[in-house]
Amino acid sequence: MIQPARHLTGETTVPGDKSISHRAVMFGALAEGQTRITGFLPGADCLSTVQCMRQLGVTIDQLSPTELIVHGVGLHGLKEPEDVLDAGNSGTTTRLLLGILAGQPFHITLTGDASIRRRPMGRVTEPLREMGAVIDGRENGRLAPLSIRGSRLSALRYDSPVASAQVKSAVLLAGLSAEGGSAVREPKPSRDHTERMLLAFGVDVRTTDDGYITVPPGSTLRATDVDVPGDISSAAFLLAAAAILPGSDLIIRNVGINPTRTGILDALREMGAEIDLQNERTSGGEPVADLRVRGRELRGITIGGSLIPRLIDEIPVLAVVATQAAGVTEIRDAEELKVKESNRIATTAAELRKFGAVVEELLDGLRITGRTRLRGGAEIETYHDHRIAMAMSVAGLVADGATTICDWESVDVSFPGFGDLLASFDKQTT
Ligand SMILES: O=C(O)C1=C[C@@H](OP(=O)(O)O)[C@@H](O)[C@H](O)C1
Ligand SMILES: C=C(OP(=O)(O)O)C(=O)O
Repeated sequence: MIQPARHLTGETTVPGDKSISHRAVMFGALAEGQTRITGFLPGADCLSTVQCMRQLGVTIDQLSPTELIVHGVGLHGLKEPEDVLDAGNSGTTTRLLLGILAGQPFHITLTGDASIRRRPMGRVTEPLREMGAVIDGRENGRLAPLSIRGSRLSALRYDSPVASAQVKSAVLLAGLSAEGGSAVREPKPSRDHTERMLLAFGVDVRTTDDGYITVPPGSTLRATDVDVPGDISSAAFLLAAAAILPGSDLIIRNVGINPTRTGILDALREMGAEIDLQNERTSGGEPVADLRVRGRELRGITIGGSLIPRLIDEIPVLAVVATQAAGVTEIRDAEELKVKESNRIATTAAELRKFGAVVEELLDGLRITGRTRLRGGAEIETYHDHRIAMAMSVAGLVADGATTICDWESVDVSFPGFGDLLASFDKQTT
């Protein structure tokens, strides 16, 4: 149950970055030596990655919820698992593992929950098959469960039709064990954590003048410690809440501000929110800062193009902010939302309408007309999608009565403790 709040004040932190946590475990496993991970996100998705890597023969000591030691086995040290690998709800686990396993000399079957079994895997299995991977699965390898009989891979120069870090990463990771150098180019830049972290592990990743990201074959990953910054995608819910609650003044410490991820800061600022970066620094090849956000009058904006991959996971909560901005907000070029944990164009629109918001579904996005006073009493369906659960909780903070969120547990996928954090703000503000 979410109660309305007056404003958010004070200081907080958010859990570790999900994308970086997954990669730290996977790359640590493939490295020579021990990788110590601090600031790890103990969310369900990253724990699925830990479980899969353990089944592949990697020893991972969990010293605390956020601190792990990964005992690397090297690029050729993984073992055939005794059972099916289960990626749970995690697209990142599924697609990056496919890239890693395509060139391993054994058989695996990989599956996930009902959402994962609906999400498109052909975008990864097709380029991997071009490299020589032997993959089968439902609908001819387009849907999980998928099985891979690892094989010798040849190099690929791949022009991805989608701006997807998961596709890019899968090809680059397969490229590590291919014969010859592989390269990937994407239509718009997606998050580059794989490139940055491979470099930190000693792999000579480069970007060519014509935009291909390349990895040399036969590279050795050398273990290195990874301190995971806070996840800007999780911070986004707090930034959005503070932006729409006038009088808010909130500092979120230690948040990753990799430029491929900061689209939400650009969009909120363009809407009129005041966001300052403090203590900017670099940690493990990733830029980090403290974010200070203050609530202000907001106006509608139009977004699309290359901004979209830079805020793709933040669009549901951006739509909530748009209900509190004067005028029309239009989000275009965001078809990718349809293939996330839920169809986020449809689910965001359906749930926001329960608050009385004025939302139109577009083929490639959403049109929201504000400013609307949101109604209390909504009973929110989350479709087992963590981002929908949290975005609608933010809407609940500005509604004029209590909001019920069904299937609250889904928030544990990326932001364990979100409910307690919101409740702690409520106490400060009433
Ligand atoms: O590589 C990653 O860590 C991710 C990439 C994005 O997905 P796509 O690659 O499908 O765009 C994003 O939505 C997801 O939350 C995490
Ligand atoms: C889309 C997401 O993650 P994944 O693709 O890893 O399931 C997300 O966290 O919003």
